[in-house]
Amino acid sequence: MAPKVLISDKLSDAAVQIFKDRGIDVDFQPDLGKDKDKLAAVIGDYDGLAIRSATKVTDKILANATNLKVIARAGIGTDNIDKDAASKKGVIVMNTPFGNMITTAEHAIAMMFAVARQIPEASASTHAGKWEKSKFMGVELTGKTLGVIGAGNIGGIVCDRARGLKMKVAAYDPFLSEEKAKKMGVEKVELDDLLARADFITLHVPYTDQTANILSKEALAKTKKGVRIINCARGGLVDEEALAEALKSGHVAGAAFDVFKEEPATENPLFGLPNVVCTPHLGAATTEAQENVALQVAEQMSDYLLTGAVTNALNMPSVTAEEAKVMGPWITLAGHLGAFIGQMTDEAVKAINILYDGQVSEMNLNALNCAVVAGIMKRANPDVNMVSAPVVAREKGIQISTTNQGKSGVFDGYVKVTVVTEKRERSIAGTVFSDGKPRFIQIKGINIEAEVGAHMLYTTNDDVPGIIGTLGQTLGAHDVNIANFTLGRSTAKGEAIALLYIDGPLPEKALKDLHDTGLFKQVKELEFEVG
Ligand SMILES: NC(=O)c1ccc[n+]([C@@H]2O[C@H](COP(=O)([O-])OP(=O)(O)OC[C@H]3O[C@@H](n4cnc5c(N)ncnc54)[C@H](O)[C@@H]3O)[C@@H](O)[C@H]2O)c1
Ligand SMILES: O=C(O)[C@H](O)COP(=O)(O)O
Repeated sequence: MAPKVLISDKLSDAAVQIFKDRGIDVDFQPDLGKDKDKLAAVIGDYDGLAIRSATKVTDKILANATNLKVIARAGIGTDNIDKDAASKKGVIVMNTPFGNMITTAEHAIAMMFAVARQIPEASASTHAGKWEKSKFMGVELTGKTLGVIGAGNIGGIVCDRARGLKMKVAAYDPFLSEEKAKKMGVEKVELDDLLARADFITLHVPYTDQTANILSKEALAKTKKGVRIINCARGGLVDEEALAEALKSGHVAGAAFDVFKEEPATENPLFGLPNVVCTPHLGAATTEAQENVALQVAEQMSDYLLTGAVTNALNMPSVTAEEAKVMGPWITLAGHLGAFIGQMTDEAVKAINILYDGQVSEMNLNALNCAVVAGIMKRANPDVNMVSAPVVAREKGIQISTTNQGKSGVFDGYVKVTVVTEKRERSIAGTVFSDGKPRFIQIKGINIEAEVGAHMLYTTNDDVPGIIGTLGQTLGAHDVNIANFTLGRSTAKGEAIALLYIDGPLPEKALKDLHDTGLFKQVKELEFEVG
């Protein structure tokens, strides 16, 4: 059945066409996102949800999203998505980090000009036939200092355009290196320095715990008298009440805001104040940007739903379509290795160590790690997948470490997983043969070569005669057919293992009969998700 996608915000028609062309069922309901009850009622039908900023994807919506695999934001900010809840549920969250960056940077520059020359008020006055030529005295931008808070994709473009306007640019961004700042032709400064020196301040940071209220009452008090402040990033970065006071007192000469603490904003402390320019979250509102983000979202979602390729995800490592093809069998193997150990382990896991050898060590290890961890966690929580597994592991305090090494043995590459618990360490290794099928190649240091089946039986015993006969006879007596029988032993330890691929589940009585022979140290039925 074709995957089903819901578009619950206003998105260019181009997205709808792409979904159709790629064979995806698409429901375009651009106003649904504003009605959270209706959205919650229908979300269970969909594999994908495409949104902008109007749809709020809360934990309540996610609780009903029983089939949802991907949420894609046609734009940059994902603060309208409960990403923790999505990750825990195993839903990938994607955005389109580059599609509207130029457009938004241009809006910030336009807002800076508008507030420097009071263009909106002058325009309204002229429309009213007042011709107030002496009322609207402005300031030049040339030679002025622009303080940029957040010099990422949009902030970086703003810096570039401001330099073109012959402004001096000072940037505050703890994650900006001196080298990059030099290349951009901007001065990297501390926040207090920026506040003290800037004639214009523009914000381009995401809304996080660290950036919330970054221009607080105290920070505003440190700004230069006559400063003008532009916010085209996110509401809540600036204390709107304190800014309104600073505007009224004349300390701040003007403000240009595209984003507000409460949106849609129908009331705000800044509304109605002189020399405050406001737009209704129009930063990304150009035909070019909307076309870009719509196309990207539809392609990214279709790729993921149809091929497993992951692009621009915030809670999952990227995997290209090519990688998805090459890595597919290795991801399956990684899941099986995890599932084997997960089913063998009854006590709390403390650490997971994963060794990548040979060809596989050059692949996208993040994605493989997620598959191993998901395989292990599934035993305790069947809903865990590659997206949610690392979150669940982190919550449980499980340490995950990886080692990669060049080809060291007879296989072109292999993966070995070791799980450490309070009581013991357990390990299993596997590889992918040239037929694209995963094989288990080592269990607790004992070499074997076992195909993976949906139903398997694992036994350990002293290395003595009679085991194969007992296994064959007991399973035969319970009408269980053996598809594949693999043995291995450690002569040093006098220990042997058997891994049997059987045609169906093992009756409880068969397990009991095997136990009752007294020949086996361990008898464990295992299940694997095989395609
Ligand atoms: N108004 C609009 O319509 C509109 C459109 C697009 C994007 N946005 C918003 O613009 C903002 C920036 O987007 P972007 O694409 O440039 O993001 P980005 O991730 O490329 O850049 C953000 C920058 O902020 C920096 N940063 C993070 N924490 C910081 C902190 N505590 N102090 C200082 N700097 C910090 C990061 O190092 C990064 O360089 C986002 O909030 C986004 O949602 C708004
Ligand atoms: O983060 C973004 O991309 C902007 O805030 C744009 O939001 P919008 O797509 O809802 O206009």
